[in-house]
Amino acid sequence: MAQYTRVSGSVGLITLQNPPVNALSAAVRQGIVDTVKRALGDPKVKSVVICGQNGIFCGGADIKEFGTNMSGPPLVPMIHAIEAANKPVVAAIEGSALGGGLELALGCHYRIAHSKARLGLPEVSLGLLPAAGGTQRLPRLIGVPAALDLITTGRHVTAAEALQLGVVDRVAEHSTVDAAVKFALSVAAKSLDARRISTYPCPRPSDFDALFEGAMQKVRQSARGAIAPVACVQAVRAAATRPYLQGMEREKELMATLFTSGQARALQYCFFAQRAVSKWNMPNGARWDTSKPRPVHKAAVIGLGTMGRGIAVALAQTGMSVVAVETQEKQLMEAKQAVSGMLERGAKRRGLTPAALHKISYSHDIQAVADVDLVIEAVFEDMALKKKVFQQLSAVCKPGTFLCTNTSALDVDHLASQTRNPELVVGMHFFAPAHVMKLLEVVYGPQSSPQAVATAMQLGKKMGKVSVAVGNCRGFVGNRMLKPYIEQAFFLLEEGATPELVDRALEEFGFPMGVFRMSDLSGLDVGWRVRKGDGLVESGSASGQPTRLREGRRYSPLGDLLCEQGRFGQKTGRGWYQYDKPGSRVARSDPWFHSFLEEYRARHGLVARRIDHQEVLERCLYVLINEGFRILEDGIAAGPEDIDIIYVFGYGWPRHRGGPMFYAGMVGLATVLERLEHYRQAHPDVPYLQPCSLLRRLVASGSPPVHRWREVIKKLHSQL
Ligand SMILES: CCCCCCCCCCCCC[C@H](O)CC(=O)SCCNC(=O)CCNC(=O)[C@H](O)C(C)(C)COP(=O)(O)OP(=O)(O)OC[C@H]1O[C@@H](n2cnc3c(N)ncnc32)[C@H](O)[C@@H]1OP(=O)(O)O
Ligand SMILES: NC(=O)c1ccc[n+]([C@@H]2O[C@H](COP(=O)([O-])OP(=O)(O)OC[C@H]3O[C@@H](n4cnc5c(N)ncnc54)[C@H](O)[C@@H]3O)[C@@H](O)[C@H]2O)c1
Repeated sequence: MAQYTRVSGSVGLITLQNPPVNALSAAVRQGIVDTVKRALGDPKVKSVVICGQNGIFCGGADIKEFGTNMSGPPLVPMIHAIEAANKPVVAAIEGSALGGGLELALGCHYRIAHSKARLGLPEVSLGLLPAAGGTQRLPRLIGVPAALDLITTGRHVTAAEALQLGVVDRVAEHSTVDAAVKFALSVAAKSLDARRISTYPCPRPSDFDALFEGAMQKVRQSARGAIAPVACVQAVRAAATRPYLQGMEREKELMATLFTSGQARALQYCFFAQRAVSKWNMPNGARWDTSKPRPVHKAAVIGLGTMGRGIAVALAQTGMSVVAVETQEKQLMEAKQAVSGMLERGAKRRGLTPAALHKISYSHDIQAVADVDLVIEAVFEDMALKKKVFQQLSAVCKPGTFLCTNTSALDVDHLASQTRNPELVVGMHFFAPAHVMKLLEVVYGPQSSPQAVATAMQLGKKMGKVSVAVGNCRGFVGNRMLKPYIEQAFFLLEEGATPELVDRALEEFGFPMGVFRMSDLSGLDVGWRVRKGDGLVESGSASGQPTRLREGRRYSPLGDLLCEQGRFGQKTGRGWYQYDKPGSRVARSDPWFHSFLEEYRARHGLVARRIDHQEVLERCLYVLINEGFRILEDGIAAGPEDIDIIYVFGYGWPRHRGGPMFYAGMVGLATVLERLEHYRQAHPDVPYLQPCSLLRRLVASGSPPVHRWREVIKKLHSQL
């Protein structure tokens, strides 16, 4: 919808109306077509201003309409008609002008933006390209290098940067609409010949070939198999090499390929899934919209190791006061330096002074947290130690303080039971490095109050995290699913694969790192300690041959054997790979490991066979997905979106593949089921390969699309 009024006597004011972001739905497009016609046909109107309702210009095409029968006037001729108008049209940009919204503004003859506005062409992050003339007009307006940057990254720019680049003509400090109306009056009689961007020649940079080759190389390297960034470069190249109308044809052709690709579906699914997870609900009926968070003005972190330091930084960057407690003198000194460094670098990147530095106070003494609103414990992963810390916190903190743990896998309920007020306890599971990684799992137990969950979720948001509320179980969602994935990778080595082969398959799939490189990075000793705690580790050196079965289940002691040799990964310079020196990051194939693996296979009578990428992907990914279905069945995650967002933001799952559960739907649930059954037959001693009953049920009910799984899960739960 678009509202039309005449203001200041001769300015036709068109206001886009489609809350919350004035997306260009069919009705809005129709409204624009009708109101522009009316303004141009009204002899009293000498110029036109287009703005958006509620302080936002336009969030672009209506993504919800994609995939439906898209009716209504198409965007390209609509924008063309505005540009061709014989009366000046001014875009008054408040809030955001994104995607089709910015393309609409580029069709106007002038653009005035509020100083707080953000502009961009983020289509690439939805698996698309700006297909309403954006790839053809922007390079003509601001030049090829700047247009390539904005279109291939999808980044949003501030009004100040937009002015500097030449995207907008003016920046307004106060009412943008008033400024635009005033401006429209002043240009009413001016010629529009030089204001139609589509008529501009596209500036051809002198280093044309090198520029496009460089841009293509850059997107191919960073895209990890995503096709939209490549198409964006191709479309901008067309702007630089073809006349406008032919460029538009190329834009349309490339868009058609992207629009119907699975990648665009996956990325658009991620867009909505990311928003859906903020609308959390708990099995007891507590919900995001009925649970009020409590404000957190002062927070504490206990333990300033790897995680505590990053958490302290992320908390301080929100502007709140932080108390950081560490018992080891040396650790405390190192932490102070590390935290200051992180804050200084962060502020420098954003062109700010590190004000957050003064927000942190350090102490050896847990008594220092007496007056905080919320505590995040990040001491060693040791239940006895954490229990003691929670008992102390419960005694020291003022009444009502929320007590959170950053444990990776320990029982949050058990920790809650150590306190006087278990309803105030939740898990806040950050990912390393905690000030960088976007994911936060908020773990609730049966006793956690809705207010505690709401407060942790809100704090996560304030810290810039994508927070997902999940139930309590060993490893929560992310690490629980990782266990069978890593286990399969170990088994594949026993059967004939190498770390290089497994990692290549996973990296070609789109993970930034394969499982072995990742394991070397995070430290092999982490899993070793957990397996020791679970009583799974037998000393290999004593017998020379630790067994490969634990209580009837297949077990691979390969990781334990490496740890026994002090091979903990990057930090020791040796792991599944070798490194130039401890701490170095470049993984090189290790001949020692290859002969060790051959000897290991020989000792256990294992005959290596040829393993291809397909098998690596099927075994590692389908077993992880199967565990995802179990998590849904157990009610630990409320829906597939929660799992997918956890994997995309916390575990490097390629976003253009939508997350593991979405991917399962794309592959076909029946195929996933069939392959799991196949591998289960071949490996009857691997229980994780046993397809879970929710997967079977979904297949039996015709493999519904992912957005309908919740109904099946609900039915399943109601029958239990
Ligand atoms: C054979 C076939 C051939 C096919 C050829 C097809 C040709 C089709 C021609 C198309 C022409 C292309 C036009 C254009 O180039 C394409 C686009 O414009 S794509 C859209 C680009 N825009 C974006 O990516 C912006 C997305 N939105 C945001 O970034 C943010 O929402 C915001 C605008 C910055 C606001 O942020 P917040 O204030 O934080 O609010 P939320 O993010 O929580 O959003 C609130 C609410 O709004 C919903 N929403 C946001 N944007 C859109 C949108 N563009 N469409 C629909 N809905 C949108 C969002 O989902 C939230 O709702 P909720 O999910 O919570 O219900
Ligand atoms: N490292 C990761 O990648 C990662 C990721 C997510 C979660 N976690 C979890 O975060 C927690 C911390 O892990 P980490 O890797 O930061 O550990 P770490 O070993 O680097 O740091 C732990 C710190 O806690 C301190 N500490 C111990 N007892 C203390 C006490 N009573 N009071 C104050 N400080 C105390 C230690 O001196 C040490 O500095 C663990 O529960 C871990 O499972 C770790």
